[in-house]
Amino acid sequence: MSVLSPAPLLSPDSLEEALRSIGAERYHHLHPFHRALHDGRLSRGQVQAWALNRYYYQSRIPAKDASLLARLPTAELRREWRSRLVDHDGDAPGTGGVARWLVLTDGLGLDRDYVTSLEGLLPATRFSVDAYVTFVRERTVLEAVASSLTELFSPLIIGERVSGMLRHYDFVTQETLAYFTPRLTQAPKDSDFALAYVREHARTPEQQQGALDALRFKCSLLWTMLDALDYSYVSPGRIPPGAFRPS
Ligand SMILES: O=C(O)c1cc(C(=O)O)c2c(n1)C(=O)C(=O)c1cc(C(=O)O)[nH]c1-2
Repeated sequence: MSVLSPAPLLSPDSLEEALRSIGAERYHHLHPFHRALHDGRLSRGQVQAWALNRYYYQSRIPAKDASLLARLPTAELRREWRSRLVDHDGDAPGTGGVARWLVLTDGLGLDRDYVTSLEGLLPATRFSVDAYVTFVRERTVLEAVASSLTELFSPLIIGERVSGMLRHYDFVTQETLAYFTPRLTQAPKDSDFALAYVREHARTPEQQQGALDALRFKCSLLWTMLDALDYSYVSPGRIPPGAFRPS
């Protein structure tokens, strides 16, 4: 939006269209590292680096959802949002999305204690994920909910990823990628709710721009994480000190 002309008030349908076009232009399905991952152009060590770094994202998602849950004003909203905590943390040890992500890192041959120690993370992964948790904690509830709307676009990329990785990598199995199967139903349920919330609660031009900016912010941080993987693991000799080194 130009700084010279004030933003117009959009209808809920136009707002949704603007949100969807941000995803079409900026979501991480377009990133060269994802294209390489899904097309089978990465080595096992590069796939390990992706899974190890992405573990930090997965592990902080419940923390960001818990901070948002605490600020939601009604039982109805909190009931809806708390299902995300169960999806990620499970309701018993060894269940939930974070535990399933560790099945993926196990399947790729990474040591679990090393993954969960976070010692091998890229600096940019840490900063990006922490920026997401801080954003959700500090911005309005509307902006926080809007920042989760990248999930509108994740089923598409998950479908491409699972079929591409199974086809191209002999070190990847259906069991290793089991993390993604429940996401295909969880993500649409979560993003339908978040989208309905944003359509209803973004009632002024400023609130609508805040929601659009929150989604742009989220696309940027997902993009940054892949930039860092691309820079560090695709060109030789660029792994930062202390970060994971494929053997
Ligand atoms: O595989 C992916 O590309 C992808 C993307 C995203 C996303 O768009 O943020 C999420 C996930 N996966 C995911 O598994 C997940 O649990 C998740 C939670 C959230 C969120 O912002 O609350 N995004 C995502």
